Amino acid sequence: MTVPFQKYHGTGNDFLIIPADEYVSNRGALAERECDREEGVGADGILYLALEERFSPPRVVMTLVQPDGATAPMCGNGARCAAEWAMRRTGADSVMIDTQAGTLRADRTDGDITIEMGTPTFDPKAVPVRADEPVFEQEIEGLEVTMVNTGVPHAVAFVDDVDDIDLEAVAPPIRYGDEFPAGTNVTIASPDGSGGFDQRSYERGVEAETDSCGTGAVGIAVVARRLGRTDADPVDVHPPGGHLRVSFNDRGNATLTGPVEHEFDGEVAIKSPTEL
Ligand SMILES: N[C@@H](CCC[C@H](N)C(=O)O)C(=O)O
Repeated sequence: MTVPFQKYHGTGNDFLIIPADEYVSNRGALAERECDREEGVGADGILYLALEERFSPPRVVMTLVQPDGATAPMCGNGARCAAEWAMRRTGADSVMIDTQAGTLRADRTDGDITIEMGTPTFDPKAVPVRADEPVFEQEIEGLEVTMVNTGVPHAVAFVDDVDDIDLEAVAPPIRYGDEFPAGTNVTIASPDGSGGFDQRSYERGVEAETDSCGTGAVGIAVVARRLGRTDADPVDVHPPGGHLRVSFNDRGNATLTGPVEHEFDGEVAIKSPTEL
C-alpha cells in the first residue's frame, strides 16, 4: 500500500505534502521514517492538508508533523507551501490556512507567497518561558537571548556574524533549557550590511539547523524592531536557503513573503495499518 505525496520547499525549508484524507494510521512514525535524509525521502516535516473548496477564498486545514513525530502549531514556510499547493489546485490567488495558531490569509504577490503571521508576542506566558516579565537580551549559553512567540517559540540572539557560531553546539542547551517548558527554536541573526539580517535557525522537532525558518525570520524582524536595530519595512531576512521579507501593519501584525517551489511527486510505502 502506498500514499502519494508532493514535495515543496520555501527557501529551502522542505516538506512532503499528503492530502489529509489519505489513510495514515501513524503519522508520527511516517514522519520519523520519511523525513530522514538518508533512509527516507528527506524533509523538514510532513504537511497534511485538507482542502475545502466550497469557501471563497478556499480554506486549507494544515497539520505539520515534524521529523521527531510530534506536531507543531505553526510553520511560516510550511504555510506558504500549503498556500501554493492549494492555489495550484484551485486556481485561486488567495487562500485561508487554518493552523493551530489561528486562521491566516495567504496571497500570491508577484510570484511569491505572502502569509499573515499574526501578532508576535513577548508575553512570557504565551511564549512560553518561565519568567515574570518579558525576556530581552538575557545571557544564556553565551548568547544574548530575547524570547518571542511568532506562532511558535523562538530564542532570538543577535551576533556579529552568524557564520562564526557553532549552532549545532550552542543551540541544544537553549532548546532544552529549563526556562522553556515547551522547548524553543533557536534563531541567530547578524546585520547583512544592507539594512537586513542574515539568519540561521536550529529547529525544535527537526532537532537540527534548517535552511530556512519563517517564524524565525519574523522573530528576527520583531526583535530587531523592539531593540531598535531597524525601522525598515519590510525587513529583509536571509536564511541560508534564500530571501524572505517581513512586514508589519500599524497594529503590529506581521506578514511573511518569499518564494515557494514544487520539487517533485512520489509515493511512500505504508507497510500495514499497525506499522504506519
Ligand atoms: N520551519 C518552520 C517552523 C516549524 C515549527 C518549529 N520547528 C517548532 O517546533 O516550533 C517555519 O518556517 O516557521
